[in-house]
Amino acid sequence: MGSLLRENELERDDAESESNQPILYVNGVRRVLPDGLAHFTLLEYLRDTGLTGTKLGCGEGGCGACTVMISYLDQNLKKCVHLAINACLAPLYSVEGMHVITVEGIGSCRYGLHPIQESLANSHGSQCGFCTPGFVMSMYALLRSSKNPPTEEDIKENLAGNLCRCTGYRPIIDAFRVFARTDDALYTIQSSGLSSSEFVCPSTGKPCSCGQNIKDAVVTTTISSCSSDILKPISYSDTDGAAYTSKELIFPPELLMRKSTALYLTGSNGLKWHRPLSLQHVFDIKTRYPNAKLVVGNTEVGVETRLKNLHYPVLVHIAHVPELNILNIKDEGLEIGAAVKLSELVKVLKLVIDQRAPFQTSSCRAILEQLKWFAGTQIRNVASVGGNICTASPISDLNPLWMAAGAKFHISDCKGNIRICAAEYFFLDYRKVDLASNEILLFVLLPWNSRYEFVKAFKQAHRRDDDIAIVNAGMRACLEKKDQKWIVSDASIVYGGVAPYSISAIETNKFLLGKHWNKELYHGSLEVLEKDIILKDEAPGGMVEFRRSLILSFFFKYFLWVSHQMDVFPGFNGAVPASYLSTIKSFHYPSTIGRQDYEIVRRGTAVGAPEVHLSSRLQVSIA
Ligand SMILES: NC(=O)c1ccc[n+]([C@@H]2O[C@H](COP(=O)([O-])OP(=O)(O)OC[C@H]3O[C@@H](n4cnc5c(N)ncnc54)[C@H](O)[C@@H]3O)[C@@H](O)[C@H]2O)c1
Ligand code: HPA
Repeated sequence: MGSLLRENELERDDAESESNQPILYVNGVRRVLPDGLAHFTLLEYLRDTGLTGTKLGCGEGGCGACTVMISYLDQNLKKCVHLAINACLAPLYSVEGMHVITVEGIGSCRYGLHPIQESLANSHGSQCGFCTPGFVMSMYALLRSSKNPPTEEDIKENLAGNLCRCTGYRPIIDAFRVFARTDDALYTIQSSGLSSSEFVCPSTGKPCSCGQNIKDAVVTTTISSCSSDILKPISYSDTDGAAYTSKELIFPPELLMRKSTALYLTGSNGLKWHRPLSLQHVFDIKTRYPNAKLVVGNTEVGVETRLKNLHYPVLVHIAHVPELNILNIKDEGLEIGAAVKLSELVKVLKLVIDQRAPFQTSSCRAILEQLKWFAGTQIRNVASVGGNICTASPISDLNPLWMAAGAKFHISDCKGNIRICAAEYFFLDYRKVDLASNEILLFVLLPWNSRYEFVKAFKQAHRRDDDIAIVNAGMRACLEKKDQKWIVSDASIVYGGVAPYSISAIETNKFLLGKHWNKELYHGSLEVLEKDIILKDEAPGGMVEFRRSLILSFFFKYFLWVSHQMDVFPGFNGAVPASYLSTIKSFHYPSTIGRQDYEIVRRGTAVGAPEVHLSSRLQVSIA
């Protein structure tokens, strides 16, 4: 039987909480969490209790086979949130007081499949079945957390953290497309903006002759492929996505009523797990255990302990500390609490971008763009702003941007003394930051931009989605008009993936100051940059020639992008030739449609025919 243990010295909550036991709901069933399992991940717990639909794949949040949905009452938003997470990295006690839904909880062969499962099975969307529950649960969490049907792009973006190595993505996307708000306009002649003689091929997204013989007949009908003789819906799933209803497992009323309490639990090897609910409590624990490890999403600490054999005897889960979850819109900028999750950051960035003058949010837009390519949804749903900063990974996607954008880190010691460190000076060496053992990061202040200030992010990885950068960068330049010329009044060019930590191109920044923004500036900057950021031939990470060229080509793109932004202002003479514009376009996934044509030559009853295989219904539900 589990119990909520307390250390006498740290006791602070009222007597009411004493009666609380640590609990968890799994698929609608209440479970008491025993003490002694602080070393357990949620995945280990689920599988030990017989829920083996959730799989262990990579064990580091990269493949999505372990995806489950958690629901909890967000104290800030005062509403219930539903999030897909990687159970392989989630410490068991991090989901105390939450509802966990696994693939077994949404439908079964015996009692009926969920429409997501039904659609995936019918679309030939599973082969070996290993990754299948993860895909199902990512899609399920998306639908449960969307007020309106998601777009196809939302669906694809949402699946970035799920890998499939045998079925292929086409049937999976076909299966899920039925739940999307599809853009019929893309496939119609009238609304394409092209003349009626031009037809947009749904396969390539370009004008094409494949629609010639249907263009008179089709106005709003969707077509399936270049083979214009067949008019079919795009999806090959017969499941009616519109019939998706809200007959779902409800959020347990007990969890709505329950008051969250601080936790102290233990695990094997002397492990202590603390869940403080106030900043003062965090300071108390840190004072008592100066080497205590703070944890939010555990997406770095989890990898260190599980795959690199590091042992942290005292873990302090600070995800629910209100003071570390602030999101304040201030006159000088946006204050972002260190424990704010990246998916929350996305929401607030979208909000301020909508609300404020566009020039003020150049940094916000750059961070938002970079977050799109930062890991998968499951990681972004738990990984925190502070966790990413303090990990100080050499390929951190955000640290070059905080530095370039002039962010200020607010840091507190355990006595409550606060100091401010500019992001630019925070990163000292490989995974070493300017933070004493009695200090923690409280929040980040991201300043608004001034009128002619331009911030942009860059990232090159092996694949766009869910991959670590080979080289990334954050760049900012501020221009002002002097004597009819646009002159650089401030600049910050920062790179990741080129040194043991994110570094500023200090000489390039100096060179840019006071220069006229024109081609000479560009050529001069490249010469300085080449000597400023030096990658030795034997630099760790390899691909040295490629990385060197990325350093320069990112600056090339930045130069063109700023020039293009400036083109609307009077007196700017550096218009970017139209043929260069593709260089600076943001990437968006095109709407893709796949089609497979089979020659059906039946041999016997099933061979040769595209029958749904017999295991598919089991694979999508595992029950
Ligand atoms: N596993 C993956 O697939 C993946 C992908 C992208 C990013 N990441 C990791 O995501 C992490 C983001 O956050 P997370 O919440 O999961 O990290 P986390 O909980 O694993 O903590 C990471 C580090 O940050 C420290 N830390 C966290 N908050 C702090 C604070 N307020 N003050 C001082 N130190 C603090 C922790 O002690 C720890 O050393 C990044 O560190 C990044 O490396 C992982
Ligand atoms: N982005 C992606 N993957 C990572 C990061 C990051 O910033 N840090 C550690 N792994």
